[in-house]
Amino acid sequence: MDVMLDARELAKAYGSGPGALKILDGISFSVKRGEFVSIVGPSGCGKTTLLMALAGLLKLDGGDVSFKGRKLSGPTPGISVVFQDYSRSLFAWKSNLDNVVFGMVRDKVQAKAEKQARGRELLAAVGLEGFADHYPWQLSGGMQQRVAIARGLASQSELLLLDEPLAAVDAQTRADMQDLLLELAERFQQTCILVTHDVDEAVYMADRVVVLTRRPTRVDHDIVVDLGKKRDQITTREDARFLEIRHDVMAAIRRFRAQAPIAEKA
Ligand SMILES: Nc1ncnc2c1ncn2[C@@H]1O[C@H](COP(=O)(O)OP(=O)(O)OP(=O)(O)O)[C@@H](O)[C@H]1O
Repeated sequence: MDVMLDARELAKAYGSGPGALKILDGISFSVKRGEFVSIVGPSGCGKTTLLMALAGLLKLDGGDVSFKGRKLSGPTPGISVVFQDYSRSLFAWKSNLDNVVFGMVRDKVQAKAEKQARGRELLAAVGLEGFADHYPWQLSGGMQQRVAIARGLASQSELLLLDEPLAAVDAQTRADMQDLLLELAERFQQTCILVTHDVDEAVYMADRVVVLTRRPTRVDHDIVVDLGKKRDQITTREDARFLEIRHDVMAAIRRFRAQAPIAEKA
């Protein structure tokens, strides 16, 4: 597998001078084509900041992100982001289909009818076949997030960055959405990076889990989830190896929580 994304020594502080808040402190890891990588870490350590840096949406103070061997200098159509807050990321005045079609930024030359046909296909893929002409506000939270995921896939980006995409949905919907995301990642051969607070979800979804330290954050562990590609909500979660990996990730995060609170300033 070739390397799709390579982060080297990423550094970022918010603000400057003595009041600066140091967030990223030399983050390095890489993601291969076809991999599903979860990123976890203590609350507020800088996961979203890191994801924005990987998307080319944040100016770094140091280090480089390379996407397919090229240094990233801003957003690229090859990388798309699905945000946690779907209610704000979807356009209330556009139908679900138009929201999905909006994701096809790269395909400016594609005819409208073709885009709409693909949009309908993607809505069907996320189980919303009959809701193309409805508006996001007519759907439940979980359904709205599925529209946002369909839009993320619509751009046909090779790398999908997911920032806590399931945080706001109920537990049963969350499990269904995890399986849907895994199925879509496989079907569309999508390389994915998922930021999540949920250690079980991180392990269940991923080929690898990157555990971050507290802020200013670095990579603490990079753990291979050697459970095979096929996952099952019942048997995978009962697998001894799953429990072992979950234990290691949880122990690492709890270790940071047990330490004294860090100063807000760098
Ligand atoms: N634009 C900004 N300007 C100043 N400080 C910021 C900015 N964005 C985030 N921060 C601060 O940087 C720190 C890291 O935030 P970030 O959202 O990246 O962490 P996180 O790990 O995703 O958080 P959470 O666990 O709450 O989801 C927090 O203390 C946050 O308040």
